[in-house]
Amino acid sequence: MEGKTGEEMGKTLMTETWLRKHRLLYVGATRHPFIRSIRDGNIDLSSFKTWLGQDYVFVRAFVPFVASVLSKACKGSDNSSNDVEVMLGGMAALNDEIAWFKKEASKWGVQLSDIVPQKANQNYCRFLESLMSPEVEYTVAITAFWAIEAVYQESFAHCLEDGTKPPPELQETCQRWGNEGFGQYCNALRKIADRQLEKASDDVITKAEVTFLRVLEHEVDFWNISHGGT
Ligand SMILES: Cc1ncc(CN)c(N)n1
Repeated sequence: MEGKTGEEMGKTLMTETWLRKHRLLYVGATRHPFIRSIRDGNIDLSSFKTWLGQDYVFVRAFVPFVASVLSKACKGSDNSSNDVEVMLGGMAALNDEIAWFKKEASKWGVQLSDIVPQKANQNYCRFLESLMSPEVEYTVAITAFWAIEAVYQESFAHCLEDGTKPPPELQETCQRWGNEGFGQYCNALRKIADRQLEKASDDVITKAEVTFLRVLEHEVDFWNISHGGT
């Protein structure tokens, strides 16, 4: 068994344990009424435009957060070169994502320079900032990173399943996060998080679990902005 990872030994990994334990909240974040309305084709397009503008603001705040996780990975010892490569791929994807938001905003007549971040968005961005502190362990930061990307991946992949009917003009949005490549990227982040969690102290594991839950709550609040929220 020496040198084998928990996964290779058939052990239940920490993210799996949490996904089971916090199933209701996870489903709340990945099957939100906003996502259901895209999936069922009855989305109000003004909600979509609100989401587009708000998410652009979020993604801009997400970039320095990802850079901070990357910097923590660079300081790590074992396996960190693989982690850095995974995250560099993520950075490249974010570069495309920002270009996509600009293109999409001009298509929908959304003026990105005029967007005022809503309360839930401000709170989420502040939470990201708090995770950028050097005091936040790499394990906690990578757990948050994985959860943030995984919620989008699972939400939009849900809109592409058989029998769904997202509006044709939103197909590209669903593909952006629901595609298989993005799914593989999320799995790579999840593997890193599980590897880190396997060797973490109980204290760090608890902090990472609380952070995972906060991400899910922020994601629900974020969807609420565009779908009946405050
Ligand atoms: C709120 C939110 N969460 C996650 C993602 C995926 N990068 C996003 N664009 N926006």
